[in-house]
Order: sequence, then C-alpha cells, then structure tokens
Amino acid sequence: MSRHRAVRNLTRDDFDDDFDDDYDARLVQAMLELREIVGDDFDDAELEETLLYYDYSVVKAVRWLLDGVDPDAEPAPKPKAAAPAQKKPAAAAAAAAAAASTAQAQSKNLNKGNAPGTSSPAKSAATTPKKGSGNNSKKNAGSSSSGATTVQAPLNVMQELTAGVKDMRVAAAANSAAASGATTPEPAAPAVSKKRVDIAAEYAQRAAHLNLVMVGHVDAGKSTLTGHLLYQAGVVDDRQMRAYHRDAAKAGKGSFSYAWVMDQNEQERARGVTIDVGVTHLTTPSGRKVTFLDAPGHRDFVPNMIGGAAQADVAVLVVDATPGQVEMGLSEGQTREHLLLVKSLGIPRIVVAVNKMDHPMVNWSRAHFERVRTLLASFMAGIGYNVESHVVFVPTSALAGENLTQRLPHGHVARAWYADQPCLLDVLDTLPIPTRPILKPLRMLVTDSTKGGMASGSVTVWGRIEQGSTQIGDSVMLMPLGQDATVRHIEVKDEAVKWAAAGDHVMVSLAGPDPQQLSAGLVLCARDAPVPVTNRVEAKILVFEPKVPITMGYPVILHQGTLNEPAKNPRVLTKGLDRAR
Ligand SMILES: Nc1nc2c(ncn2[C@@H]2O[C@H](COP(=O)(O)OP(=O)(O)OP(=O)(O)O)[C@@H](O)[C@H]2O)c(=O)[nH]1
Repeated sequence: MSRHRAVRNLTRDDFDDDFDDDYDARLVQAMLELREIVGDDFDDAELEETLLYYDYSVVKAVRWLLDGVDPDAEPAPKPKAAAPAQKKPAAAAAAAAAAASTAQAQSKNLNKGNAPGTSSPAKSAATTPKKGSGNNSKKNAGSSSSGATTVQAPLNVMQELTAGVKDMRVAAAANSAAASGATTPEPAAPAVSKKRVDIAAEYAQRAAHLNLVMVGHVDAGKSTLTGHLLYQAGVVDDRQMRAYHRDAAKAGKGSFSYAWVMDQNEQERARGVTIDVGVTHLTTPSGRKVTFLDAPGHRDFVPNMIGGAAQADVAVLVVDATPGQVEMGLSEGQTREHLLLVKSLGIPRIVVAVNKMDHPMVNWSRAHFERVRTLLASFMAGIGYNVESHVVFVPTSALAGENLTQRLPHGHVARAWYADQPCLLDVLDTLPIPTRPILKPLRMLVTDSTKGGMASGSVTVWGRIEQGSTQIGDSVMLMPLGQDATVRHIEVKDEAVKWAAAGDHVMVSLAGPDPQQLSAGLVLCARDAPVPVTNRVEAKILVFEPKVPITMGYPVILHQGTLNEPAKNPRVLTKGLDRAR
C-alpha cells in the first residue's frame, strides 16, 4: 500500500511529516485483519478510511462496516460530523474523511490548526446507521438491565445461584475497573446487516445437539465406557485403537486402553484416573450430535467435575455393579456427591449405566442390576428426581463393549431378562433435546483461553454458549473487563463454522482483547447487550443433608464453570424448610 496515497478527502500528505513507518505498519496490519473479517465486499480505500477514522481499531471498523453501527456514537445533541463511509454519499464521506483527519491528527498531537467545526473528533452520534435499530435498541436495553448492581429476584434453585455467580465474578473483577470509572457498558444500537447469517433460520435446519456429562465414582468405568462407545461408533478408528491397546499394555495399564481414548495426558494415564474433563463428539444413528464431557470421578477433582457438569444437558451416571460398590459410592463416595451436584446444577435427566455387568461377581445377573436400580432410584427420588419419567437404567459392560451401541445379541446370557431392550446409544438417541435460548443476547462462559489463534493478533477462548448466538464479524465484549472484541474464527467440534449458538461448545478467536487479562470465568457477551455487573447475588440455595448449621459467616465457595471463588460476606437472609423437588 502506498505511503502517500490519498484516502478520499483524507490525504496523508496533509501531515506527512508525522506519519512514520510505525504507523504504516499498523495500518497494513489492521488492513489485513479487517480484510480477513469483512471479505471482499469493500474496497481498500473504504477499509483504510474507516481504519483511519477509528484510529486503527479493527473492532470498531468491523462494527461500522458490517453492522452499520458507529461504535463511538453518543447521544449528542448536535451531530458534528458523519461517521465514516458505509457505501454512503460522497458528501458524507468527505465529512467523515475530514473528521478522520482531525481525529488522526489529534491522536498524534499534530495540532495542525483544524478548521472551525471539526476541532473535536467526529465521534458523536453521526448517522442513523441502519433501519430497524431503534426498535431493537429498546428491546435490548430492556433485557440487559444495564447498570444493575444487585440481582434482585430471588432465584429458585442452586442452578440459578450458579447463574448469579457469573454476575458476581464479573463484579469482582469489575470492581477494580470501576475504580477507574468503568461500569457496565450502555447497550449500543444493535446491528442488522445483509451480510449476516440468519442464525435462527439456519439453526432450525441444523441437526439436534445434546451435551452429556459422564459422572460417577472413581473407577466406575466412565472413561472406558466413553472411549469404547466412540470406538464402536467409528469416531476412533481401528488403527488408533490398536495403538491405544499397544501403548496401554506396554505401560502395564492394559485394562485402561479404552479409557486412554479420553484420558490423553501423561499424568492421567500414569495414575489411571481422569483429571481434566475430556470433550468428544459423535453422531447417533438418527443424526443427532452428542457431545461427551468425561468428568473425573476422584474426589480431588470435584471442581473439574462441576465445570463439566455445568455445561451439560443430561448426566450419564456410571456405576460399578459389583457387590458393595454402589453402596460405597452412595454412602461416602462420589456417586452420592455427583448426584447431588448434578441435581443442584439443574440437570433434569439422568441415564444410569449400570456398568461392569461382565464382572465375574455379577455375570449379567438380573438380581444385581435390580439391586443397583433400587438403591439408586431411592436415593435419586430422595433428592428430587422423578425417577419414573426422568431416569433411565441401562446395563452395560464398558470393557467388553456390550450393550453400548448394539443391543445384546442372541445367545447373550442377559437376554433372558433384557432381550430387545435399548442399548446405551438407543437411549441417548431418544432423549428429549432441551429448548435453547438462541434468540437471547450472547452469553458464553469462558472456560479456557490462550494468546494467539487462527488469525494473527488474536486471542482464543473456549466454552459453551449458554444463550444467544455468534457469527464471524460479530462485535462482542468480554465482561467484566469491558473489552471490545471482534469474532474472527469459530470452531464447533473441531470444525471451522460461520456461526454457533446456545448449546454449542466452541472455540472462538477474537481480535481486540488484551491477552494478559484473559482468564477462565470471563463472559463473552453481545456488545450491544453485555451481561450486567454486580457485586451482590441474592439466591435461594438448595441444601442437601446439612451436617452443621448454616449461619452468618458460613464459608461459601461459588462455582462458576471452571472458576471457584470464595464468596465474601455471605449472609443468610431468610431460612425455610422446603424439600427439594
Ligand atoms: N470388568 C470390567 N471392568 C471395567 C469396566 N469398565 C471399566 N472397567 C475397569 O475399571 C477401571 C477404571 O476404568 P475407568 O474407565 O478409568 O474408570 P473412570 O470411572 O473413568 O475413572 P476416573 O475417571 O478416574 O474416575 C479400569 O481398569 C477398567 O478396565 C467393565 O465394564 N467391566
């Protein structure tokens, strides 16, 4: 790009002495980034002009070009100049260019003697960018309750507390920002662009998607079951599986070879326990997409398990059918703890895989299966599950791969009592798919992040979209940082996509945010409807079997996705006995 090129009415020669190579490099970099996002619908001059206007901010330029929204617009009484061009008349473009010139000059302290009337940068409300924005603006303003500092409505269950906690965490970090004047940003005018994907329409065409979390006591067989299921479903091919068998046997862990499909890191394999939540996907025979979150069963990793369960629609509880194991898991083990957590997180349905049915002490005995079913059903009913309608029991052998993706074959020892009944995959294929709030403003809880990504100068975040949707080019915001960002790349199930919606586990590359400030627990929000910031959460808490009285000052840890924070000054407002339902 030429260094002295005229940009419509804005000519660099006007202040050539003050442009240096640094500025050229910034412009070239910004041009490249902007081009990557907006595609070929705008010519170089338009991109350059917009970037100059917005002081090289790619995020703002995208906002203007794709959404038709001036990100710097304020409700000023008298517009002083137009925002930069989005296919607009030459006169307006000239005004914008002049304004850009002024803004640029000011930003570099050029003090070139600006013409009267253009002495302030043209960052006031300039043009009404696109039709329809007014109505949406009102709608969004109502739904975002900007500036709220207290979550007012008492919430019904602990699942709601978790939602509230998001705000609390947001507030905790925002408090420091508030000291420097930062507050919950005002909702900006929403965007409507002809280039945008109609996500609601595309979503209606898309295959159903279900998120499952595998929970249960340590060694019940969660990873083996998930790994074997993936192998039988063809997600893991024969060659890969042979390598797992070979490597596991070499390490003296032959019985864990299917678990190695899920337990990928060295520590997990050496210890024979899951530590991190493994995420995998398969497509069922009916075409629905299922995401598996393989949670750790060991008590040391319960916070990781909560992080996984918080992202799930349904829990698959894996229990060891060998004598004494269910009793143990239910008395002090993680079967009990996981069930309580799953219930408190609001997961409405449970599929129980009564596993290790092949074990010589069980040998696919109906009596063992029924014993396990009775014990668990009684416990689950006690914590509020409607076992009849919301819990399904399936006998399985994860190790032998029986009753996972195929029903028990003729001649199988259990056919006398389980003939032609559903295998695990059949059950997963018929579970109801929850309704997703895709039309609400974007909320994605960041569970992990890194500097860099699929495009230069970006950061990458992972998480599940809780509500709303996003697409490439979207203006978004990381809260509570209040940092603007532009969506540059999206992956769902390891595939690049143009958009993603509520329920999707996504990897999103963003242009704009400061990589140093990234952390789990941030919320990626719609720019025009950011999540409100608060430092108080009022919640109704579901308490299971309290062992000590809960009083003022009782220490409370709040879990939000992968983030765990002690609550400050917890106070009990009202007490009441209300059985869990
Ligand atoms: N006999 C028998 N053994 C099984 C079965 N499923 C798993 N196992 C064994 O149980 C042990 C633990 O299996 P994992 O899959 O690692 O158990 P897990 O529940 O994922 O363990 P964590 O994730 O660490 O809680 C391994 O030795 C498996 O081979 C089964 O169906 N039958």
